[in-house]
Amino acid sequence: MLQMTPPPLETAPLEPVSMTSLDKQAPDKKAPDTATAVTAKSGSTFYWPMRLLPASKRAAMFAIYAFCRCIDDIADEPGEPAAKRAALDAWRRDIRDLYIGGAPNGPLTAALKGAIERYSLPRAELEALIDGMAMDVAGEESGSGGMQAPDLDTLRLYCRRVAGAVGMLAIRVFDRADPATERFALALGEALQLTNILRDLAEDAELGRLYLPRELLLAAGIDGNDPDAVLAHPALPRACEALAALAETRFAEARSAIAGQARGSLWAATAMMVLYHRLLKRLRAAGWRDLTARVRVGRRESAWVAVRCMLGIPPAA
Ligand SMILES: CC(C)=CCC/C(C)=C/CC/C(C)=C/COP(=O)(O)OP(=O)(O)O
Repeated sequence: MLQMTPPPLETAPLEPVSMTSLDKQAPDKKAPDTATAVTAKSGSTFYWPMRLLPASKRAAMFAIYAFCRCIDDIADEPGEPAAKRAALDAWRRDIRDLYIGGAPNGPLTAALKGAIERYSLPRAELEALIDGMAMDVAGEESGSGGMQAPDLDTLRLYCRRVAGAVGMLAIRVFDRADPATERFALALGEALQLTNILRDLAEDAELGRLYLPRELLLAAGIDGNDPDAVLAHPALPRACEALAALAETRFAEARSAIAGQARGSLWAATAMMVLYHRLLKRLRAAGWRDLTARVRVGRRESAWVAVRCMLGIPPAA
């Protein structure tokens, strides 16, 4: 087996970035561009697979990622639901304008425009992302925190929008949009989002959210949708295991959709798959008892997995 040392992590200090005013910042030639700064500052598990891509693909993925962060923050940060919906609608207008030839209104929309034009990104997928974030806002006026024990179909729709759409955009950046790669992108998007949901149960409960689907809760003997009550229920591990099993199924579907065909820049998607599959395995091993325990994939590990995948020697999940 080839032995390698993980690459040094990027340590250059980055200026804090205000997520709500991204597109109002004046350009600064010395600072990293906005999409790069947002992505680097995020500490994302997926930073290194994106960072190691060739420059134009990296720029496109950073633009997509920064857009996701921006609309996600609109849904997550404190604020009135009506104001959040208005902010998401403003993004809908910005996206529409980019597709009908309008000028970008700031650095992030400029980065998105570059990615859209270079990789023919479908407008419907960018709009699907906004629709997905809006699902986190809907219902807040009635005192609920948006998603609370949705039915399985609603959860899958949510995953399709907030993660499947990223996959459908990413495969175009990776120059692969054939049906098998689309199946891969959708299965992987769902696998990643379900894993993310299982890791962030406690954090989401603080926002009044509970993404565990009603059917799996009921099958485990949990009847209710109050996040704190459900997370304290003794049968919670059964529901989590059932959702983890569903995530495993999606990982397996993703792997088989591109078996032997992970050519070109699709290595970056393979790295994302390995990283989050490792995370899922660690969550299952931890056993869903202490939801505040930090189960994660570190940045060094993320860089190492990304380098291995880039070199065509992906490590085991
Ligand atoms: C073909 C292809 C590339 C498919 C995958 C699509 C994809 C990357 C979907 C994103 C799903 C997800 C859980 C994002 C969380 O990112 P985060 O940065 O918040 O994650 P973190 O909290 O673990 O850092």
